[in-house]
Amino acid sequence: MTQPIIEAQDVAVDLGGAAVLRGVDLTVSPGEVVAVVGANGAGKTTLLRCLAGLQRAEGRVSVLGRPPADEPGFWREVALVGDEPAWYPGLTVGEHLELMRAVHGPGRLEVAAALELFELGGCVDRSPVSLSTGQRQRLSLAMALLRPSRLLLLDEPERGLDAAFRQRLAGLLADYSAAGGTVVMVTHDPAFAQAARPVALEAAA
Ligand SMILES: Nc1ncnc2c1ncn2[C@@H]1O[C@H](COP(=O)(O)OP(=O)(O)OP(=O)(O)O)[C@@H](O)[C@H]1O
Repeated sequence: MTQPIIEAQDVAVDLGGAAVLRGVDLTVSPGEVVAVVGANGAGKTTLLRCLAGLQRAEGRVSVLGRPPADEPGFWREVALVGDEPAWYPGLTVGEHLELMRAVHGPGRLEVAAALELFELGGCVDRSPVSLSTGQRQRLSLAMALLRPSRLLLLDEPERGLDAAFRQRLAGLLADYSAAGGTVVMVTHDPAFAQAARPVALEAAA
């Protein structure tokens, strides 16, 4: 039997003195695309942060066969698009992509292909902070998909994207999974959830 990429059992998290996650179980096999769905405040982002090793949790969490940890070896295999991307001051859009390529080595896409696919060619020499919300989201996604990874963790990847680009992204995620990659995303977009295996999360309290 194939080893799961993610195994979470009886996960519990308290934040600010309140129960945010209780008794959460999640098993994800290699190549799956999973959409974590649920109401605002249900704890979806918190669960994603647990899987990324950014939030301590009670219970058992195993990602790629080990407890997730915010350390370089983990991030070599896991690409995260969260809700607060950090831009490098003084670097252009193109240089952000070049940096990913230089640090992580050749991945699924070359820089020129990523610029075209994510429709960022017109802003290659601009600073990310000068971009629109949707353009910045496309850059975040391009940086994540450019580099090699086995697991993509996405927090509301649809944020700011127009309908046409959402559709393209759904195709890119399907391609990533067809090539053996695994995707876990938090989403409020019914189309993304439908195209994935939906996992519903309910508020703990
Ligand atoms: N740092 C924090 N301190 C205290 N409470 C927090 C903290 N971060 C999140 N929470 C609370 O934890 C709960 C779950 O938050 P979380 O962001 O995981 O929900 P979500 O399901 O992703 O919501 P949304 O759909 O609105 O993005 C919320 O009630 C939130 O107020």
